[in-house]
Amino acid sequence: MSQLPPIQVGLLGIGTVGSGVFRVLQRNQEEIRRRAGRGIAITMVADLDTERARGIVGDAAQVVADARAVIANPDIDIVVELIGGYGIARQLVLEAIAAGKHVVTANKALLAVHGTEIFAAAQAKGVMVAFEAAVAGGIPIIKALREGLTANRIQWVAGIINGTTNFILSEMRDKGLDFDVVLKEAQRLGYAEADPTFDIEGIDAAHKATLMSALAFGIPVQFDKAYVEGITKLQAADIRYAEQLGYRIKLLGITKRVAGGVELRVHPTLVPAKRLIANVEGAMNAVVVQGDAVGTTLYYGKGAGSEPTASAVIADLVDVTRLHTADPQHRVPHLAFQPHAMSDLAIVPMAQVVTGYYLRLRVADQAGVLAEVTGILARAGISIDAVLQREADEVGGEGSTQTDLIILTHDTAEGTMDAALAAMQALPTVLAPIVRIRKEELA
Ligand SMILES: NC(=O)c1ccc[n+]([C@@H]2O[C@H](COP(=O)([O-])OP(=O)(O)OC[C@H]3O[C@@H](n4cnc5c(N)ncnc54)[C@H](O)[C@@H]3O)[C@@H](O)[C@H]2O)c1
Ligand SMILES: N[C@@H](CCO)C(=O)O
Ligand code: NA
Repeated sequence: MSQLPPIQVGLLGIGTVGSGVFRVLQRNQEEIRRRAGRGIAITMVADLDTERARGIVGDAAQVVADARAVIANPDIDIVVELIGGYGIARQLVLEAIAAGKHVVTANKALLAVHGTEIFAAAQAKGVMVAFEAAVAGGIPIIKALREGLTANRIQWVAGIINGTTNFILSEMRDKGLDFDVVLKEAQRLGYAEADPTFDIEGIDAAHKATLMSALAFGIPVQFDKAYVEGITKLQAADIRYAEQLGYRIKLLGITKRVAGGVELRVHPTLVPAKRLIANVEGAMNAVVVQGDAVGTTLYYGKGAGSEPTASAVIADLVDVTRLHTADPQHRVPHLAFQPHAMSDLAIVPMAQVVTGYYLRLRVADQAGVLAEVTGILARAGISIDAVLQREADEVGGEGSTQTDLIILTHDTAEGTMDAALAAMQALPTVLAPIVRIRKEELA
């Protein structure tokens, strides 16, 4: 074992994740030292709430309110950013890089939106920016995409990458709990983002999918091109009908190589109930990666929470410690592909995205309606996989004059489906906005 003194780390923000990092690093310090080749010591912590920070670190590290004091400390080699958001966090990360510090962050929002600027700055300065905790928390999915799967031409990546929404969908389905009640519980457990609309509107998942698209296909991070749809408009009836058809509804982040470029999208998705990923419950995350050589691989585990996320942050600290003295040219590239070898594959517009569909139409319970609807689909060249019609009584009570028509379609382009949906919506016998949920077989 080398006689190098511990590498010194400065922590910016010691909330849910930061406190986990501090705790796990203390608890497992000997094990971690044996792996890293030298000790890793948090010697300075910045948090606006210095009293709470001191309560966590005691005498083990210097606590300050001003994050810039950490960046200015010449003894610190690695800065860990665990504040969150793209405001002050962006400035601090860029300042840390400019000061020659390596950066470890869990901040997917920051990297998905400002990654191009941050990785270029790090490249120019010869420092590392590591972000395993930013996607699927404790699951080593960044490592898998960046290192474990480098032999492959990756075809697609699809994942449950937001614990809060998966927790909400699971609890609503299993316990019949209300959306708001479950969201509050996810916040209490420390899963939710500071602004939980990032979770429920699919934005957090889109940040993570954006990072995975860059790593899988060697393209720049392009969050602004992602299609984003959350779970707030999902209705309990659709979760139930999907089950009856052999599917589960999951909020998936999907990025896929297609003829015209790369798909990048987040939306509620029907997945066959028999797939492993369809059975991922609660706050758990899972990511499926399809590579041409390896086939399908699945990564499963805790995507949020204090210590699971800390596990990923500390793994990055070990990597950075090991590579700190290596020639920058021989380090693992930030986004898996060498910076001069990035691709300009375009993110394709949603109109060109091809998926199956689940449609639910609230219709008048009278003869000929089904024929009208299927006629529109047939004329658009959309082929039907399954049709389910609920009894009027089940939908509107005894004597109801309305019924639900549920249709599963085979693969069709979104633009074609949009036009057919508009035509169906215009029928006088269609009584409410049509529900449309995309479907992926993930085979
Ligand atoms: N909580 C999770 O499960 C989880 C999982 C993966 C990634 N993340 C990401 O990790 C980051 C941190 O999340 P968290 O849940 O620990 O947040 P948190 O709100 O619990 O902690 C943030 C901490 O930063 C401090 N802070 C705020 N502004 C500061 C400033 N200007 N200077 C110094 N300290 C400041 C706050 O006082 C707080 O202690 C975010 O980017 C989040 O998206 C969180
Ligand atoms: N809010 C995120 C935290 C982990 O990134 C989630 O619920 O998955
Ligand atoms: Na991870």
